[in-house]
Amino acid sequence: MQYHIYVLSLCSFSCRSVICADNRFRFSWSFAVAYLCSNTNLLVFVAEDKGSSLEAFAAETHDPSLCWKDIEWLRSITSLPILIKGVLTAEDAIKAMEIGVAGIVVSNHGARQLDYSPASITVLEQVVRAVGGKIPVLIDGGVRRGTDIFKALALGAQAVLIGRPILYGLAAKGEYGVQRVIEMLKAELELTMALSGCPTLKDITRSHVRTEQDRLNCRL
Ligand SMILES: Cc1cc2nc3c(=O)[nH]c(=O)nc-3n(C[C@H](O)[C@H](O)[C@H](O)COP(=O)(O)O)c2cc1C
Repeated sequence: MQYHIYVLSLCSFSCRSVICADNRFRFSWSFAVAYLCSNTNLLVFVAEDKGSSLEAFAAETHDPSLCWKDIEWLRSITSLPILIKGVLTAEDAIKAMEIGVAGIVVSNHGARQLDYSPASITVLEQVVRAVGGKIPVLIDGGVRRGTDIFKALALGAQAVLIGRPILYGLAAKGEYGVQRVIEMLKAELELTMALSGCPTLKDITRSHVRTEQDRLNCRL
């Protein structure tokens, strides 16, 4: 039996049991299907459905007064570990640690929010260095092959998260497609490890990869 962690988006409508149990948006299952088909459908539906509190919730989610203190509050109401996602700088990583998060996810949210934000792999190392092994650092964004996972681990990530490849597998072949994507990535990682002389994950070290910065340093 293999276990995989599914990270549900705050605005996700895909997990029926969770949504139905909570149903803060007060929508029917067909509404959820409409969302999965197209964003435009969602907007049309919201405009028509006076009963939905989606807009209010979205406004709350993007509250400009949100700040680090809110993470402290979140910590005060739960004993669950809190991981903060979207960290791209050493400064934010240090702040997150000071506030007491259990882990960091280096991410630019799939490069969908802000043009010219750095690719997460390019800032991973500075975040790892700032964290200094005190809490786990995970990464997502652009992981498409086993070699990408290998690079992330070599640069100090504890694990990677996968976004769109899973969705593509799901769209192509449903549950089997998702399973295949995970199997393929795992097989590619194992092959990369074998060809790099790494029998275990612990054997993957910083010296196995060369970054742009390394190349520049060579020229100095
Ligand atoms: C359709 C879609 C919706 C997303 N919604 C959110 C979101 O609500 N919150 C969030 O933090 N990230 C969101 N993301 C970003 C993912 O959580 C994740 O960071 C990203 O997809 C990982 O990169 P990858 O798709 O290249 O693997 C979304 C990504 C996609 C493709």
